[in-house]
Amino acid sequence: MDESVLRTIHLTKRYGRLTAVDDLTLDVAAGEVFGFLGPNGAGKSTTIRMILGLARPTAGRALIAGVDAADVARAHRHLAYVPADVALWPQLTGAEILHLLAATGPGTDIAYRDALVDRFDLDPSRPARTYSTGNRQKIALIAAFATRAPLLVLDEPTSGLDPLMEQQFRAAVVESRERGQSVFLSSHQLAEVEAVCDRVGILRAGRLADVSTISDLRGLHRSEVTINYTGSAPDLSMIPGVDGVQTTGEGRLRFALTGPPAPALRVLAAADVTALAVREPSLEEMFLDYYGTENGR
Ligand SMILES: Nc1ncnc2c1ncn2[C@@H]1O[C@H](COP(=O)(O)OP(=O)(O)OP(=O)(O)O)[C@@H](O)[C@H]1O
Repeated sequence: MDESVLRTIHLTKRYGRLTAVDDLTLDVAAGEVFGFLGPNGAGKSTTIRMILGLARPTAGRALIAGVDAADVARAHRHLAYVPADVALWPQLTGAEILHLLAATGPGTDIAYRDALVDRFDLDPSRPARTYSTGNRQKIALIAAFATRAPLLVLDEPTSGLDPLMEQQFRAAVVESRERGQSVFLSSHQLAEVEAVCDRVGILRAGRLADVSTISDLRGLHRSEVTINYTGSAPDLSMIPGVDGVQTTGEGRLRFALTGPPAPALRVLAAADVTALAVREPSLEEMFLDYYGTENGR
């Protein structure tokens, strides 16, 4: 029996001369939560479309629980999908849609689904045309989490959810993992990915730049510090944890800081600093900074 719930093997998609996904090989094990990241245009959606059998690979293939993704009827018995932009049948109520999705999907735990309706604070009696973006997303998430499909494919699933619902989402991901389901999650939110993913892969220009564990990822963490000063510039050149010092204007400089800030703060304390700003880079910036500075494509 194949241990991988999702496997892509040299998966490639070309549109004319553009290679949208280039020789992508990855494995997601049973019970693993895998974060899939990359800048706009990197090829995330194209990859997900091939995993779902919505786009045909130019070369290579994707396997869902050992079934070729191109065999849509069999492959979809093993997966549930939440798109970034959820479209629902406007005349049906939330409850009717949940019933329909349970009847057509890969098998649903009805009691757990009803518990999720409460936890996500959804009113299922309303017609879907009255639902906000966030409520439509909740319906799709509840339907997916309540399946017993071995693979959940979630494409930017929390963009419309408020912070309380984001917590419910994270709890549901943890419960899925505890049941042994795998989650393939495309996300732009550092906190979300750090909270729920076991491993993270980043795609750049269609290629997998790297796959890291979350603890490796934390090791990449660096803050960008900008200071304004009067008088002579603080000398940060030999300070541990300080990197890439740049003068960005008259009496203004910027540097990257990794690890404990105390050595840098001691130097700054001795200078006449008039303003200080610390910016946390996004997860993608961190990766791109680490793996090279070109754009995604
Ligand atoms: N049907 C298509 N025909 C031609 N080019 C396409 C097609 N679909 C996608 N592309 C191109 O393939 C590349 C990858 O696009 P894709 O939508 O997969 O990126 P993405 O990582 O999902 O980006 P985003 O985060 O913006 O959604 C882009 O350059 C895009 O323009």
